[in-house]
Amino acid sequence: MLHTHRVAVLGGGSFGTVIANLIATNGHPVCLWLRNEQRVEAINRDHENAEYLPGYSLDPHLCATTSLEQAAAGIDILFMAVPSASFREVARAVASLVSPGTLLVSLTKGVEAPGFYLMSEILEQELPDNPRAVLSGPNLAGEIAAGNIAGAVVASRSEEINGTLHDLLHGERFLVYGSPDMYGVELGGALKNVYAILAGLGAALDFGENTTGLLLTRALSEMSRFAVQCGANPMTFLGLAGVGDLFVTCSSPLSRNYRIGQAIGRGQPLAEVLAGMDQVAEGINTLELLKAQAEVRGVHMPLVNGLYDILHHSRPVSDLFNDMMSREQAQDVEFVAA
Ligand SMILES: NC(=O)C1=CN([C@@H]2O[C@H](COP(=O)(O)OP(=O)(O)OC[C@H]3O[C@@H](n4cnc5c(N)ncnc54)[C@H](O)[C@@H]3O)[C@@H](O)[C@H]2O)C=CC1
Ligand SMILES: O=C(CO)COP(=O)(O)O
Repeated sequence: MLHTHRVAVLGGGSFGTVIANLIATNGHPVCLWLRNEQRVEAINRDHENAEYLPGYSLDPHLCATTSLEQAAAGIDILFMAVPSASFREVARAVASLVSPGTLLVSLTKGVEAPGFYLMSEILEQELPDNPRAVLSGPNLAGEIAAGNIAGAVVASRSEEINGTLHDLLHGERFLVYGSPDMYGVELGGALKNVYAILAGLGAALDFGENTTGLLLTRALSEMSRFAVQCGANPMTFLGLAGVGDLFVTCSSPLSRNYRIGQAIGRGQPLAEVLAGMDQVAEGINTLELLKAQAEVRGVHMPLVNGLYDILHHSRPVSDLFNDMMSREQAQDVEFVAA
């Protein structure tokens, strides 16, 4: 190991815990911040976050605390792993506790309303002097905890930062790639949650593999069309944060967004499904914001509009396919080099 970093991870849910543990396993001292006193005691005593990841052993380099001051003291890298709805509040609370050199990394895959801000933009607004990066990709926390090999992409405007994060996180079972397109990587992670709901719905309704293939490909097209409008590079969507994460969350019941879609496909009302969730699923909120933002920006997103109508206006699922072809740009691949 070249250099030992001091790291804090804010948010002790499933993903914050897994990322904190990967870093600790690589030999860096990590402080995991969460609000629940009993859970902190249990993590420090049993080296397990039994609420979220039962049976997953945590490295002794990882300690937990409820004190934000203690978590932030003397760190050079800070990861944010709280849901998007709490992101600004937590960023604001930690802003006066970190030095301007501390690297901030968002793990959160969501969008803030109003303003359609991504998490890196919130970091820029709340801690303007600090360097920023994001991590995204096909990273179901439960699978990483089970020891399955996974890959992620770290994105920032600096190759040096990407290299630092690579060295911090990379291991035999966690492969880390880099990208300069922070905004595109972040958008990929946030937008795919919406299509995971649609895929879960399709699975419950036995759409079949051809239909699933169609929807996944059109989802990718729609995502990148939107992202290009926001200034991202469409090629980023061929990478781990695009195709990789879309494929995973659109095929696995381990994805909470996919499970929401499955439940709705089986006839459960949306409000009842949401009331039964004890973990965050960002897609429902993102769907609403994305639909509004696509209208403002004039981006054609038939899957987003169709899913919104199915969930909120009880429209029949068959309408989705009619809408896809009624006004669709008929081009299969839109961003082909001339
Ligand atoms: N679980 C997964 O497989 C992955 C999740 N993500 C993303 O990571 C983010 C966090 O997700 P998870 O860890 O899975 O969620 P989770 O539901 O497992 O945990 C979220 C944690 O944040 C805490 N929290 C909520 N509001 C807070 C606040 N105001 N202050 C402090 N803590 C607060 C909750 O108590 C909970 O412990 C989400 O944006 C998600 O999309 C990204 C990749 C994989
Ligand atoms: O982003 C994820 C995997 O990459 C997790 O997806 P869910 O939030 O739908 O569980």
